[in-house]
Amino acid sequence: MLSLAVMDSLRAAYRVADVRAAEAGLAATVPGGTLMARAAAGLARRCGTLLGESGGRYGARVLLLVGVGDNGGDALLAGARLARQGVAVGALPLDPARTHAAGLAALRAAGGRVVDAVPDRVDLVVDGIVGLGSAGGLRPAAAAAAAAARAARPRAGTRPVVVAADLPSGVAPDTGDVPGAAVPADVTVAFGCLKPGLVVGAGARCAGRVEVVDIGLGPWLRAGPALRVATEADVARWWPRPGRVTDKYRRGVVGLATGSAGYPGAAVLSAAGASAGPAGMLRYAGPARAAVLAAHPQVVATGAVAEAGRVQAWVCGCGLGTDAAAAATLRAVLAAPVPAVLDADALTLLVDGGMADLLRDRAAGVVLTPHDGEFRRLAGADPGADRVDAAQRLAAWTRCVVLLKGDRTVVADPAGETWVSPTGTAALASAGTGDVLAGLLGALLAARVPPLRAAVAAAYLHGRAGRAAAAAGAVTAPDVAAALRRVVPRTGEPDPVRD
Ligand SMILES: NC(=O)C1=CN([C@@H]2O[C@H](COP(=O)(O)OP(=O)(O)OC[C@H]3O[C@@H](n4cnc5c(N)ncnc54)[C@H](OP(=O)(O)O)[C@@H]3O)[C@@H](O)[C@H]2O)[C@@H](O)CC1
Ligand SMILES: Nc1ncnc2c1ncn2[C@@H]1O[C@H](COP(=O)(O)OP(=O)(O)O)[C@@H](O)[C@H]1O
Repeated sequence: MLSLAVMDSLRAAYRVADVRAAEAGLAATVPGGTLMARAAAGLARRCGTLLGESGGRYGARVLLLVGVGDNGGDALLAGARLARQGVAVGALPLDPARTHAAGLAALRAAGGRVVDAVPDRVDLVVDGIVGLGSAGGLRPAAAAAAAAARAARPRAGTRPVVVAADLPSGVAPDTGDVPGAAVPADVTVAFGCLKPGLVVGAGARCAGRVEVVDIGLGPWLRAGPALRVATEADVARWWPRPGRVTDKYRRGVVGLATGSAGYPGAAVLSAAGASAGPAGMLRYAGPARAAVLAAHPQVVATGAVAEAGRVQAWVCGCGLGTDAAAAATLRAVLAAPVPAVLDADALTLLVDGGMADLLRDRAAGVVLTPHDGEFRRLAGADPGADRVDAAQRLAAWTRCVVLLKGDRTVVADPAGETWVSPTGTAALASAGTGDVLAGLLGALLAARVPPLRAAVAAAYLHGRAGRAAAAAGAVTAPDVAAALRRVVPRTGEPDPVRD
């Protein structure tokens, strides 16, 4: 079993059509039934461990919720393995006449039973209702069976543990959309690779802990992944490490064109986020300089972008306002030949101020950081159910990197390379945390991290910081900034005494 936490090469998510093509290629090279057997073995292994952790396999009661396709077949074959290990396994077929025949025969031969209702006592539920073949919301009969199974009495705890085969039923595999009822899982055992629905949107919340079983699909996944899941190792690899001989300018100077007389806090928060990053120096340009200097005396502050001096990246928009002065600030930032983060009011100004076209001709990289409302303003429509596609389309159209904020923040570049951060937490849904994110992102750009990587790393660390801050109590944006300083990768400077 390859846990999502440790397995780097299986951190890419593939769409259904690509998974099915890979499966067809691999299936032609191995005896019939091999892939299902591998999938079922991985599923049974994981269920066995979970039962081991909650009172042991002997006497444990497992209920299989069995749909009409191969997903149900996987559940039945896994159930057969568990039955052979002394587990009492019952299978509830949702449409008995259309149940996977070989799976059913294997279960019966191993001593498993077919039941026509959810038993009173269930310790573990295997959700084999529907996987890759999912279309639309979970059907009412399936939803009712799943609800009854979740309400059964376990020997330990308050409800049975739920393990999804490949995907939680009710989740759209390609998008993570949950258009109706779904079966929330504690653990999802994904076969062969991740699917986008396990790592983005509402689907990610339904999937619980996701683990991938290697069934040999890897070499056959010839199309590029739909998206990649960022890891701690990615962020550590991308994080700049200053050489022994460096100075503040070589580490990079970040410019902050943020805040206004009305919203000085946004400038302070963007400076706090930038201070946690790898840049060597911060320059602030705008009307909130007194507030910025009071909180961050290390910042060099001026009143306007033109007076700020040289920087290697700009952050523009947080609390900037949308008046004529703000528009002039954005225009100055866009005219600078360095990468830029455009957030909040800068995004509104791009549309209302007719500046969106300037993005496409800009040579230096730009990262746009919209939440859903800002996305709607930029794209003319909501992101909708497919957040990956939404981010990719906006990135292609604007020729910018797009960081689409949310529970699982999605980052796409104009060429279509797409990542998701798995670290999101509702604790971040608090005013001003976006300003902290923009500042950190700007510092990474100033330190010459390429825009896509900078955006992925910033989103990842921002989520980690939100979680760390939440562990200590209620979370405000300054708490996220403070936690950020603790979760960023250490620079790995050798100890001069020992080395
Ligand atoms: N590809 C691979 O690499 C490997 C795949 N493997 C396994 O195969 C699985 C895919 O199997 P699959 O293709 O038979 O489809 P599957 O998900 O069982 O759905 C079947 C039927 O469910 C129904 N249904 C649809 N939507 C529904 C809804 N909302 N609510 C309720 N019911 C709904 C619909 O039937 P209908 O009633 O419309 O005729 C549909 O045809 C995959 O997830 C993995 O487990 C592994 O064993 C080996 C490697
Ligand atoms: N429900 C949620 N779960 C996880 N993260 C969230 C949620 N809501 C918002 N966030 C995160 O919180 C941050 C809020 O940013 P933003 O909306 O720009 O706030 P502000 O403008 O107040 O600074 C984003 O990074 C976003 O991804």
